[in-house]
Amino acid sequence: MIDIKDLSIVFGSGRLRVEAVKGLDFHVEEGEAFGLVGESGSGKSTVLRAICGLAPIARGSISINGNKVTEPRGRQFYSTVQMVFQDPYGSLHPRQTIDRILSEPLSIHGQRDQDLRIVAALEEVGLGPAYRFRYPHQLSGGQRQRVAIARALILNPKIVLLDEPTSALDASVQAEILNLLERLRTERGLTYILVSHDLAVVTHLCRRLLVMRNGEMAELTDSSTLRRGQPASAYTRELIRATQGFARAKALSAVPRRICGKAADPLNSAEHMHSGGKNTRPRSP
Ligand SMILES: Nc1ncnc2c1ncn2[C@@H]1O[C@H](COP(=O)(O)OP(=O)(O)OP(=O)(O)O)[C@@H](O)[C@H]1O
Repeated sequence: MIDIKDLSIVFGSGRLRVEAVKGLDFHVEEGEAFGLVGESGSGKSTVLRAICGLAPIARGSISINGNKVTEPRGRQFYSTVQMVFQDPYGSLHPRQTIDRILSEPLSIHGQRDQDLRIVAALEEVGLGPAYRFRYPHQLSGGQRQRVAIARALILNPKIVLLDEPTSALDASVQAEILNLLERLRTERGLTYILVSHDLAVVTHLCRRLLVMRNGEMAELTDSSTLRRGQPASAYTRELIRATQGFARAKALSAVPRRICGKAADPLNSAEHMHSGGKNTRPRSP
């Protein structure tokens, strides 16, 4: 479904020139959750941004369903591909209600039945209608990320690009969001590319993954190989040691998947209990 060929991405010029991605090749099958991992600065987020048209492609190509993407990306592209960002505090407009945040993409794409779709989108991510007219600062971090996921899904995209979607969240909330993402992928047949520096998070969601180093592919591998601690490259073995990702992998997989169920009531969820029943992350708009 996604084909990346000989992709190079360059920022700046002269002494400020940075070749963030160098001749990268990979493909992602329809319905697959594919992981991009690597140390900080290895170029993971830049790949996602390039797919969305937010980073300049110096060489190579990106194809979606066999069609090479062109500049600028049009509405058709964004109704197929959506992105969820790392920071649920920064990615939602602080002065807009959740209702406004969710209605905006529908209005831009001229969609009808906005009321019904907003309520359904909130329900799908485990938030009841009571959340609809709140502001982002009135939600917990996990609830905000649920809203960001609802916004990404409200146009019924086929592909969702996830850039560190859980790294700003506490461990128990991370597991809930990962389980929610996994359920949505299965139910909707979505295709994901998940970027994370956390091997525990990537192996929780993805079967195949690409390890990046200095903008290049270090290794194409899979989760079970990593769990067995048998990656081919010394770099990946070092990455496992450095991140100690697999101590946490056990903790994540121990969290019951029921929490993310469709009927889940976040007010009774571990996330809410974790927050002591309050909105623990208020932040002034
Ligand atoms: N807009 C930009 N202008 C100049 N350099 C950039 C820009 N965006 C990214 N870079 C550089 O490109 C390289 C790759 O950055 P990128 O954010 O893709 O790394 P990453 O693997 O996602 O790291 P992290 O996990 O820390 O987010 C880095 O050296 C970074 O400084």
